[in-house]
Amino acid sequence: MNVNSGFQHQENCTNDRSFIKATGGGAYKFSELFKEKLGISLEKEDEMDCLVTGANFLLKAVNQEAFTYLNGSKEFVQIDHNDLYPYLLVNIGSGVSMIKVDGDGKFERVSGTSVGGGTFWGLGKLLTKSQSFDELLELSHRGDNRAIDTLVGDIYGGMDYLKIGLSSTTIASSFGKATSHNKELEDYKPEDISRSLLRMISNNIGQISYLNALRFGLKRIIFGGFFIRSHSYTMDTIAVAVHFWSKGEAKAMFLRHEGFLGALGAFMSYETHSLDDLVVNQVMPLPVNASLGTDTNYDPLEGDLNGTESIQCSVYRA
Ligand SMILES: Nc1ncnc2c1ncn2[C@@H]1O[C@H](COP(=O)(O)OP(=O)(O)O)[C@@H](O)[C@H]1O
Ligand SMILES: CC(C)(COP(=O)(O)O)[C@@H](O)C(=O)NCCC(=O)O
Repeated sequence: MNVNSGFQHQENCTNDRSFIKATGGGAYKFSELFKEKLGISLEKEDEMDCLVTGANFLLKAVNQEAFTYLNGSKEFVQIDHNDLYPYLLVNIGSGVSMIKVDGDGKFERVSGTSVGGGTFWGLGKLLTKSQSFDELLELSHRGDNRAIDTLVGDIYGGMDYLKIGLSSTTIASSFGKATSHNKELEDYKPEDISRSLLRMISNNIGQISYLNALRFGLKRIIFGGFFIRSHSYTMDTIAVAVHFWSKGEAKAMFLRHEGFLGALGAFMSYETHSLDDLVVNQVMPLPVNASLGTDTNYDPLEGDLNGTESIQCSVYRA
């Protein structure tokens, strides 16, 4: 359900009704249902507002919230609160929103793409018959996208095309090999399809994000949303795409609590919890494995995290 609710109920004594903050499309779509079944009124907060508020809060209040990820290695980014803005927030849910954030409550949604988490889950379900998102994701771990993607080497007889900076292993055409006349869907392994799909979508998001960062001269690109869920292969592909298209000038950053930015933002909108109150007075050193998720399979970060290391926050040299 697409209701990113805040965590608190407020009793309104005059008419004895409960209110709960909610954001996202579900706050509208399920408003009547909440009222009818639970007697709860949803107090709607704007989704983009909430995403930005949630991300800003995490970046300011949580120690070691953001990290870079490349070649399986995670490095925390020490962000100076006075040098946080501007940055590009890329939220990957069903679709993708790209938001230029200039401060608390100061932002512009500059771009987006409909090829997002819903595309991976939807197309993947049709093509692999996976019954759950986690099953589809798990398949991608074991797959080899080279069985389906056409690589530069497939086109150039095993050679690199170095003159334009393409190695033989670069994907020339996602799903290109599926054009083969003598093969049907059943001839491809579900794990290879899943891997190829994940790479295609993550690459595309990474590329569009980088182009938008370039468009506005933004030095940081921060990825959030429930699609990522700290899945190493997803992060790696996005990071590689940003690295590839920026020729190494930019690095993708990820958030440890990436899946609940909207809910956090809705929570922050309760008047009793001003962002400044929390941020200025309570910098919260959450344990590395802390998660806002309830999903039992949810592993906030796979692999080792070096909790003490930090690197420069400036990741893009314009
Ligand atoms: N367990 C899961 N079930 C369904 N989708 C999941 C799951 N884990 C991650 N996802 C991804 O999250 C996307 C939905 O993200 P979310 O932020 O909840 O979007 P929305 O705001 O549109 O509800 C799905 O399209 C899918 O790619
Ligand atoms: C409409 C949405 C903001 C809804 O957010 P979501 O529920 O997908 O997290 C999002 O799906 C989106 O930005 N879609 C991409 C639309 C576009 O710019 O092409």
